[in-house]
Amino acid sequence: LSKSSQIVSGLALITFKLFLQALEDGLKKADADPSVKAVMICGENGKFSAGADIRGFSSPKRHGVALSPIVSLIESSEKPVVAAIEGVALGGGLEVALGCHYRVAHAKARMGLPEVTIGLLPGAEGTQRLPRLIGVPAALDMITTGKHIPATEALKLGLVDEIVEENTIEAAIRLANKVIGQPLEPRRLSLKPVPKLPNMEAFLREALVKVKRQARGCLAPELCVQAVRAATERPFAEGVRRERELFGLLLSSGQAQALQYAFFAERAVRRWAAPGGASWSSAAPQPVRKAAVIGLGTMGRGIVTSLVKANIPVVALEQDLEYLNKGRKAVMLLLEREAMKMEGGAQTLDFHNPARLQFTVDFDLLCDVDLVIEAVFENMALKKEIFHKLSKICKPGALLCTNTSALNIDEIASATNRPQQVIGTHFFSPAHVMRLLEIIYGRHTSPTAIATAMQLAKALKKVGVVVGNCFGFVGNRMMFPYVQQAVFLLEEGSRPEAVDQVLEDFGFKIGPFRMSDLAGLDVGWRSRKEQGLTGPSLAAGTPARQRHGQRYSPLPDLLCEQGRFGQKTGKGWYQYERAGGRTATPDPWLHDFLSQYRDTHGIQSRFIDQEEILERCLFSLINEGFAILAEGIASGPEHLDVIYINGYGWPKHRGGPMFYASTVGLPRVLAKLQKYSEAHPDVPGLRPNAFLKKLVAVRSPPLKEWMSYLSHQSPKL
Ligand SMILES: CC(C)(COP(=O)(O)OP(=O)(O)OC[C@H]1O[C@@H](n2cnc3c(N)ncnc32)[C@H](O)[C@@H]1OP(=O)(O)O)[C@@H](O)C(=O)NCCC(=O)NCCSC(=O)CC(=O)CCCCCCCCCCCCC(=O)O
Ligand SMILES: NC(=O)C1=CN([C@@H]2O[C@H](COP(=O)(O)OP(=O)(O)OC[C@H]3O[C@@H](n4cnc5c(N)ncnc54)[C@H](O)[C@@H]3O)[C@@H](O)[C@H]2O)C=CC1
Repeated sequence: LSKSSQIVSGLALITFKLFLQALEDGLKKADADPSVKAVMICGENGKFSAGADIRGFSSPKRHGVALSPIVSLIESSEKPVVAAIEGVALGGGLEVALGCHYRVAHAKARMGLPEVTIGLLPGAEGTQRLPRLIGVPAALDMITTGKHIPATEALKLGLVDEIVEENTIEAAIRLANKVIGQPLEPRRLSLKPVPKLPNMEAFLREALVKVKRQARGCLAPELCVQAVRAATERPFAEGVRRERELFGLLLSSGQAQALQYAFFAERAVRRWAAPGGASWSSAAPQPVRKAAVIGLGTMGRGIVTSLVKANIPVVALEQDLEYLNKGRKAVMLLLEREAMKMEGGAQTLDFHNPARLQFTVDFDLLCDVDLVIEAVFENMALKKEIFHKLSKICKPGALLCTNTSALNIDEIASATNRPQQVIGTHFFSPAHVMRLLEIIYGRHTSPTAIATAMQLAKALKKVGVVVGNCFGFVGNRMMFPYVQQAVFLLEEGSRPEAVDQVLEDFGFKIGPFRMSDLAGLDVGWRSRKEQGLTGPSLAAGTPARQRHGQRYSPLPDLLCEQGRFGQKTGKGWYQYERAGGRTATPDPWLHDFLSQYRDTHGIQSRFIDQEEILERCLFSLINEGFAILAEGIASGPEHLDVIYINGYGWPKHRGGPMFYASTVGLPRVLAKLQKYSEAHPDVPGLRPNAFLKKLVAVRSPPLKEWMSYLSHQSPKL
C-alpha cells in the first residue's frame, strides 16, 4: 500500500456534501492510480462514523450527494477495499463498511443500523446488503431494533472479518496486503444471494406481527421488515428501489421528525439551568462512592437494584426486621434476574458481597455514605422526621435525596441543617427499568447538588431532567388533569376500557385506568385524604362532586372504600384473575356501579366519541404543560417531552406532548380547550392557559422559539 492509497474519511459524522465528495474523489483517484493496489477506509480520532448528520434529514436542502452511489462505487472497485472500524460504525457509516470488501474492527467498536430509532430505515442499501452478509434473522433484528452490537458479536455474526485489540488501521492494512490479487466477486455483497431459510415466509410474517405489536403505531419498524422482505424476494437492484420507496415514505411521515426531535431533546436536557444562573456548564458534581436507600418498598427495591447495577456500593435500610427481610428478598430476586441478563452474571454484579450491598435497620450505618435516597411512605411528617435524623447522622457533604412523587422539597429540606444539599430524585416505577429521573431543586438546593444528581442519572444510565419545585413537579402535575378528565368521562357515560383503548391506540403503552390499577388506587387515595379532599377530615356538608367550588369526582375514592385498589387486590377499574393478577378484564360490576352512580347524581349518560376522549385527556395535560413553562418550573418544552417519553409511556414517534401540540397546531388546541371549557366551566384544567393563548396570538411560532415569548422570567427562576 502506498501512502496515497489510504483514504481517510476524516469525520466521525458524515456531513454529506464534504465527506461523500471527498470519498468519491479519493476512490476514483485510487482506482485510476496503478501504483495503488488496495484501499483502506478509516475514521478520524478513533471513530469510524456515527452516520449521517440527523439534522440534515429535516433540512429543506437534504443531502446534496447521495450515499448509495458511493457505497456502490466502493463495492465495484477493482482493488480490495478494507474498512478499519474503530469507535462506532452506525447508520450510513456501517453502510459504507458494508460496501467494503473486508471489515476489520477494534474489539471495543460498536456497530448498528439505528435509523429505525429516528423514524427511518437504512436507506443506503443497508437493508439489502446486511441480510446477504449475516442472514435474515440477525439482519432483521439489527435493522428493526437499531441496537448497537459489540465487535465480538459482529464477529460471531460474520459482520466483520477480524477483530483486533491493538491498532485497527495497521491490522486493516495488513489484511489489505494479504488479499491483493484475490478475486473480489465473492466479497461483493450485492452479488450474493440472501441465505435461504426453510420457512422464510412464515418467519417474515411472524416478524411483522411482532414488530407491529411492539411498535404501537410507529411506522419505521414495520417498513424495515418490508424492506428486508424485498431483499428476500427481489434481485438486488429491485430491492434497492423498494428500499428507496419505503425510505421516502418514512421521511415524509411526520414520525421521523418527531423521533429526531426526541433524539436531540434528550441531549438538550443535559444542559440544565436553574435559578441564579447555575447551570451544567459551571457546576461540578461531587463523587458518589457509596449510597444509601431508605425504604425497600416498590420504589426502594428498584432504586437499590439500579445503584448496584451501576457498581455503586449501597446500604439498604428499613424500619424493622420484618420489612427488612421482605425488602432484602425482593431486592435479591431483582438482582438475580438482572444478573441473568448480563454477561458474567452474579459475579459481575457482586451483590452477595456485603461491601457492595448491606441491609440494615441501623441509621448509624449511614454515617459515611455520599448520598442517601429516601423512599418511605408518601407522608410529609414521616419524611421530615427522617431528613432531620439524616442531617444529624450523615457526614457534612452527603447529599440527601427524596423520591417523593409530589411533596414540597423545601418543606422536607426545612427539617435539615443543610437545605442546600436536599434535592428531589424522582424515580419511576419500576425504578430499575424506567429511564426517567426527574431531578427537583428546591429554593436552597446548590448547583453542586443538581450536578451530582445529574451525574448519578448518567451513572444509572437514566435520563435526568432538572425541574423546579411545585406540587407533582412536572410529570405528575401534568398527569393530574389527564387522569381527572379520564374519570370525568366515566361519570358522563364512558367506560374504563373505552378510554384506555383510545389512549392505547394513540400509542400510550397503557391507558390511564390500566395504569391506575397497576400503580394502586390506594396511593392517590392516601394523598387525597392527606389533602383533605376525602376521608374523615372532609368538612361535613361538602357536596359529593365538588371541592373548593370546582368539579370533583369521588369515583376513585368510592372504589377504594370498596377495597378495590387495582391489581394488588384483584379488582380496581377492571377485574383480574386473582389478587396480584396482571390480566385486566372489563368488569360488569363496575359498569353497574357506574350506572347507579350516574342515577344517584342525576347524570344523563351520553355516548362519548373517540375524538372527545383523546382531546379532553391530552389537551388538558398539554394545557398544564403550558402553565408549567409559564411558571418557569421547566426551562423548555423539550424537558416536558423527555419526561413524558421516558417516564409516562408517551409514544416517542409522536415526539412528546408539547411537540404533539405543535404538530396538531396551537390554534386547534386552544379552540378545543375553549369549547370543552365552555361545556365544563367548573373544570380549571380545561381553561386555556394564558401562555398558550399568547403563543396563538403571536401566530404560533415554532416550538424552539416558545420560551422567548415569556416576557418576564417567572419568580421561580
Ligand atoms: C454516536 C453516539 C453513539 C455517541 O454517543 P455519546 O458519546 O453518548 O454522545 P452523544 O451525546 O449522544 O452525542 C454527542 C453529540 O453528537 C450529536 N450527534 C450524535 N450523532 C449524531 C448524528 N448522527 N447526527 C447529528 N448529531 C449527532 C449529539 O446530538 C450530541 O450533540 P448535542 O445534541 O449538541 O449534545 C450517539 O450520539 C448516537 O447513537 N448517535 C446517533 C447515531 C445514528 O442514529 N446514526 C444514524 C444516522 S442516519 C444515517 O446514518 C442514515 C444514512 O446515512 C443513510 C442515508 C441514506 C440516504 C439515502 C436517501 C435515499 C432516499 C431516497 C428517497 C428520498 C425521498 C425524498 O427525498 O423525499
Ligand atoms: N409507587 C410508585 O409508583 C412511586 C412512588 N414514589 C414515591 O416513592 C416513595 C415510596 O413509595 P413506594 O415505594 O411506592 O412505597 P411503599 O409503601 O411500597 O414502600 C415504602 C417503604 O418505606 C418503608 N418505611 C416506612 N417508614 C420507614 C422508616 N421510618 N424507616 C425506613 N423505612 C421506612 C416501609 O416499610 C416500606 O417498605 C413515596 O414517596 C412515593 O410517593 C415515586 C414514584 C413512583
